[in-house]
Amino acid sequence: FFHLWKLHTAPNCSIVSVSNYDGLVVRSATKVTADVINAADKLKIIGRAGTGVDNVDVDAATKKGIIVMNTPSGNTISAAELTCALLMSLSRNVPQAAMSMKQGNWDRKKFMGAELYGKVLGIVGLGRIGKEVASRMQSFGMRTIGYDPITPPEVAASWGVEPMSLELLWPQCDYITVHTPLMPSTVGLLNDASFAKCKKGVKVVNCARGGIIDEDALLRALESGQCGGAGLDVFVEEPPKNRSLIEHPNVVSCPHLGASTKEAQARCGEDIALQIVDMVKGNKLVGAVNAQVLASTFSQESHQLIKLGEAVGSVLQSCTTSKRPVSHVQITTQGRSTGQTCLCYQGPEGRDHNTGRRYM
Ligand SMILES: NC(=O)C1=CN([C@@H]2O[C@H](COP(=O)(O)OP(=O)(O)OC[C@H]3O[C@@H](n4cnc5c(N)ncnc54)[C@H](O)[C@@H]3O)[C@@H](O)[C@H]2O)C=CC1
Ligand SMILES: O=C(O)C(=O)COP(=O)(O)O
Repeated sequence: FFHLWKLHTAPNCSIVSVSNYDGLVVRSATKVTADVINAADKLKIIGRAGTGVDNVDVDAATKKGIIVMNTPSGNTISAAELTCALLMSLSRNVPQAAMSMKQGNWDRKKFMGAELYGKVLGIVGLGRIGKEVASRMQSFGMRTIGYDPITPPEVAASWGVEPMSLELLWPQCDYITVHTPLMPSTVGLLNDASFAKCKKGVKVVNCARGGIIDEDALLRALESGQCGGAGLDVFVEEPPKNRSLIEHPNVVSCPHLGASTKEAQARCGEDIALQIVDMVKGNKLVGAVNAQVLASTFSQESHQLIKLGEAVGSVLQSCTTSKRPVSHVQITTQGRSTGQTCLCYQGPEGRDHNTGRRYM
C-alpha cells in the first residue's frame, strides 16, 4: 500500500503532514526543502510533475535514499510555444497594443514593430525545449545560432542551429532565449558583462528559470536601451515582490505559464502517475534524476544484491553487538549471479582474510 500526496498549490510542504506519506507529487511552486525531506520518515519518492527540479533539495533526498523523478518531456512543446509567443510579442508589441486598445486608443505609430524574418535568434541551452524553439522560429525565417556545453555540435547543426561559443554568440543576436536548467553555473548567464557584448537593442526571453538572466542587469540594460525588450515567464521570486521589471514598458511578462496548458498538464500528470506505479510494482524506474546508483537499485539483479547486503549487514551487526568477541565470520552465498563464497575475517587488524584488503 502506497500513500501518495499531491500538492499543486501550497507554497511550502508542511512537515507534519508530509511525514505520513510514502510519495509526494509537486509542481514548481512547492519547495521541497531539506527540512521537509528529513522530517518525512516514510517518504520513498518525490515526483515532479514537470521538468525543473530546482524546487526539490535533490541532495537531501539522495542522502535519505528517496528517489526524485520528473516528467521531462510532458511540457516541452508548451514551454517552446510560449517562448515563441513571447518572441512574437516582443517583435510586434501585441500585449502593449492590446492594452492600449482596451483603454480606448487607436495608436498605430507607437506600436511600430520589426519582422522576425532574417533576424538572428541565439538559443542558450540546446536541449528539448531549445530544439523545439529553434524549429518553430526557423519557420519564421530566423537564423538560429546556439550554445550548449553538452549537445554535440553536429547534433545542433542537424536541427539547423549553428553551434558556437557564447563569446561568438552574444554580438550576433537580435534575440536571445535561454533554455538551461537553473544551476550554479547558469545563474546570471546573461549579466552586465554579457549584455555589454550584445548588439544594442537586443531582445531577450526567459521561459526557463528566474535568475538565468540576472534581473538587476536586465533592468539596467532595459533602462540604458542596451536591451530593447524582454519576455519573462519566470522570476527569481515568484510571485515577484519587486515590480520594477514587470512594470517596465518594454517587458512582456507571464506568471510562469510555460507548462500551463491542458495538454502539458495531462501528459505530466499521467507520466508521473505511471512512473510511480511502475516503480512501486518494481517494474522499471523511469525519470529518476538523482544518483544513478539509486536507479540501479531497482534492477532485478540489484534486488538480490540488496537483500544479500542486508543479510550480511545483520550478521555483522549481531557479531559486533555480541558480548563474545568474534574473530572469524564465514558467509556462504548461493545462486545464479552470486555463486561464490565470501570469506570475511574480522580480526584486530580489520583485514579481509582472503584478499588482505583493509575494511573501511
Ligand atoms: N516556464 C516553464 O513553465 C517551464 C520551464 N522549464 C525550464 O526549462 C529548462 C530546460 O528544459 P529542457 O529543455 O526540457 O531541459 P533539457 O535538459 O532537455 O535541456 C537543457 C539544456 O541546457 C544545457 N545546459 C546546461 N548548462 C548550460 C550552460 N551553462 N549553457 C548552455 N546550456 C547549458 C544542457 O546541456 C541541456 O542540453 C528546465 O530545466 C526548466 O527549468 C521547463 C518546462 C516549463
Ligand atoms: O516543468 C517546469 O520546469 C516548469 O517550470 C513548469 O512548472 P509548473 O509545473 O507549471 O509549476
